[in-house]
Amino acid sequence: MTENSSAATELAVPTLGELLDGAVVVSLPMRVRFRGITSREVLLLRGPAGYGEFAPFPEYDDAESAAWLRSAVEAAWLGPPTALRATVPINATVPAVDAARVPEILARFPGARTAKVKVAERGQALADDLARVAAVREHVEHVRVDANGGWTVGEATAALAALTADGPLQYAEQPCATVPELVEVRRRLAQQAAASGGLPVPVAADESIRRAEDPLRVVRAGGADVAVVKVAPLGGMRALLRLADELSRHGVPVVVSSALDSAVGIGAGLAAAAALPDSGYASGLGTGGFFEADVAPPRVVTGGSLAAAVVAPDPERLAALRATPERAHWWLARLARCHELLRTS
Ligand SMILES: O=C(O)CCC(=O)C1=CC=C[C@@H](O)[C@@H]1C(=O)O
Ligand SMILES: [Mg+2]
Repeated sequence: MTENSSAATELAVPTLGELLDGAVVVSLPMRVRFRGITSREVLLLRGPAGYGEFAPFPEYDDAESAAWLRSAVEAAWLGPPTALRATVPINATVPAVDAARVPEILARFPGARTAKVKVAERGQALADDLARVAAVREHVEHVRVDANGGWTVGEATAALAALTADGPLQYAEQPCATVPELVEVRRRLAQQAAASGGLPVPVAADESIRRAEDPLRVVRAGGADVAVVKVAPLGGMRALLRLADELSRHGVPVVVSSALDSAVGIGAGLAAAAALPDSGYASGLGTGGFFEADVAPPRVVTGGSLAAAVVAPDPERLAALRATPERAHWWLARLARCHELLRTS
């Protein structure tokens, strides 16, 4: 284990009073619907090493959310691990928008050579995905898709055959919901590729890692070629680095991505990505542009990369973005419950 990945295990859990001192809840309006939401609520913590972000999605239970709190505490009480790189290449993220909106979305990621396109959106048809991916291919060299587990095994193999008719896919992220389905999709894709003499579409796991009790299970089972890893759900930057270490022993590269984080959480993602050698895959950390307003000035994408720097929120922005008292109360109660779980675990 490296020095970078061992320190978090020694981090003591602060008291609830320490967490509450400087805690602020904000609601960030979004430019485009993503993950079914149009505003993103985030609780920020302030500690001796900086700021941390506690923002498990509202439907996550306390046990799952406690990992997000561990991550926020690490950022604010311990700070980032040692960086190996100053900048991190990012991918453009294309929500399940109409194909006509693709150029406008891609324009927010200047210089990005990779795009991740959302597919299998509920209420849409494969034709919508085909049109969106075709529109992206006109502008970007490497294209990946993310189905968020929305396909059955049969739908996944059929959709991926159609989506690769006019060009390759870098990978298909979480084509199906469960680990056995991912294993089966990989098997069928390999079979189809062998029959046609081509290469199978690689499969990436996201939810099967982010929401799993054992994030390595999907890889041990043979369900993933690539691992999408996110700082907060994994319990912090150093936990992510530890997992990346184990995954590399299985020959599986990681793609550090955002959990629709504010500028503070993106800072932790960038720090984790910068503490890893370049895997050759762009990171999914360019989602700051989805917000109409953020807690710090927007990061600038230059040549398809972001500087790997953490930021402090701007007090005026925090004041302007404050959540309603009712929502703040809900978040602070959740913080207290998750703190109790961390303290007693
Ligand atoms: O990976 C990216 O390009 C951006 C991050 C991203 O797509 C996501 C962030 C947060 C929640 C998820 O639904 C979504 C994902 O599934 O990867
Ligand atoms: Mg995903």
